[in-house]
Amino acid sequence: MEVKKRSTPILPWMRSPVDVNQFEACALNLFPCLDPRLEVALDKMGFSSLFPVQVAVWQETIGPGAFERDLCINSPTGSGKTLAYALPIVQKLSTRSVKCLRALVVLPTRDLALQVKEVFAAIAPAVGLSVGLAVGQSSIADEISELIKRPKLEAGICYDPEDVTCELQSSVDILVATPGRLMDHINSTKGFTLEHLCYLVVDETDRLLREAYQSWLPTVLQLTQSNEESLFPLANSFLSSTFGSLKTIRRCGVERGFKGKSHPRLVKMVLSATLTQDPSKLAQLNLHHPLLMTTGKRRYQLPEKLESYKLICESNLRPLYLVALLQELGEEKCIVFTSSTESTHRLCTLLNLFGDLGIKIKEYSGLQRQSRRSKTLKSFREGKVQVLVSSDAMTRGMDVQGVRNVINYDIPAYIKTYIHRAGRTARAGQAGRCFTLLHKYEVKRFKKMLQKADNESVPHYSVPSSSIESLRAAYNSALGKLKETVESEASRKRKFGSKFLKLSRTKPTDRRKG
Ligand SMILES: Nc1ncnc2c1ncn2[C@@H]1O[C@H](COP(=O)(O)OP(=O)(O)OP(=O)(O)O)[C@@H](O)[C@H]1O
Repeated sequence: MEVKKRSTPILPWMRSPVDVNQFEACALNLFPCLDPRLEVALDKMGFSSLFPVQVAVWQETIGPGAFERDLCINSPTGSGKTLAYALPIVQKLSTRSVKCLRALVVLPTRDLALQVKEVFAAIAPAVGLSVGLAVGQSSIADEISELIKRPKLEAGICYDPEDVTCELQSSVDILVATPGRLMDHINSTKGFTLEHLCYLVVDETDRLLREAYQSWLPTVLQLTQSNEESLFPLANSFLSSTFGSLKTIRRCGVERGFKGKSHPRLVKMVLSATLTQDPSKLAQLNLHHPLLMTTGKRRYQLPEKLESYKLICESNLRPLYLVALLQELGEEKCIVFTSSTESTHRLCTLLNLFGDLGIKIKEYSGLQRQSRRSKTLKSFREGKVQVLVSSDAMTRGMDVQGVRNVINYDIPAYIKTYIHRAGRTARAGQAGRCFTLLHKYEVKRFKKMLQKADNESVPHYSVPSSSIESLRAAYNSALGKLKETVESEASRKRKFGSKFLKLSRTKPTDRRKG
């Protein structure tokens, strides 16, 4: 007997969303209430108008909505969600003269955080605001010196660092962070406080809510509410048992630095192209009178100018079809997605053993060190690399100009994954194509999955059989070389592993010293 899956009930406030499709792009010079300094900054970024989601969010923040409700923004990949929250936050903060941390943006990965920081850094300085980054890209000491201002030492006076805590000040107004590094600063950085926080942005919300990441969310919510309105008694006891005594307890009522004004409510903005509707997940955010902003009637929406294709082939011939397709696409920037870090490595190695394809192909995956990944991403952005073979590390949020094609080498398991992968192309109103390689037995599942995004008729894409035949010899030779490469990598790993093991067994003290 078939067991029917129970659908999750939709929260009442989600039933009457604001439809972003009702808004039109607006020319920069006609944009209402925009600070002229920000207009200049946007112009310098090469933006002449603001996208519909940016206009819609502006309406709810700087416009008549006046930031009175927390916003849940569900809008397609590449529609400009980053600027949609960055612009109103920066404009709103520009009227304050006291420097303290007032906006926190949390993202799930370092590369995404770096990208978002760049957007803030392009507009915030125009109105005298500074932006910090807490992602673990540099040492914690370097990060602290960027984020916290120490008092000027007077000649001849020696300060005990324990005594100057109250003199420490934030150097930044806006902080872009990943959860891990954020927690490090909350737990250990003297002078780091969230007590003045006015805006909390949770970008890629569904991904961030999926994992606890050291309970960053209950911690931030706890630290940003006044002592009197302790809505989370359980969280309180959890926090004190987990972290011991936290140093940054938000005060209620009159705030230091705000000249007797009571502290404003913490405004939350949560965003994704595939925003969760799960009430228990959304409850974690403790949203205030939330407003859903979404695009169209469908829950999932693909970018308007995205063309999807399916390419059917035998499983064992997939590399051949992939190479034939890549050759057809020529030098167009392209991301090839696989289902795991291991197959990313294997596929990229195989492609590079194919002989000279005239295309520079690199790997980008969670198996690699961050520095290596950043270097590869830079080359890809600069066009020195045309094809990235990637695990799902690249799936969400990454914005690389000029990516014309996405190829699903492995069929994604969920529609959400398809949406985020495909969304690396066809961004900012540009055209793009997403090809999915399928075995004939996978066609039905693929069709069913895409129906969830209203994309039922995905046309076939075929590569000429002559191209496949002409690649066969090179393929067989590459397969042989792949075997050798994999074996030599494995033996290198074993050697390195046993050496490391020996070292760790015989010289524990030396290692500690080193
Ligand atoms: N008003 C604008 N005019 C021109 N380009 C813009 C504008 N706003 C944003 N963009 C560009 O659009 C691209 C996509 O923006 P962004 O990364 O914010 O999309 P997103 O909606 O967050 O996508 P994702 O869901 O994949 O994270 C970026 O390259 C950005 O520079």
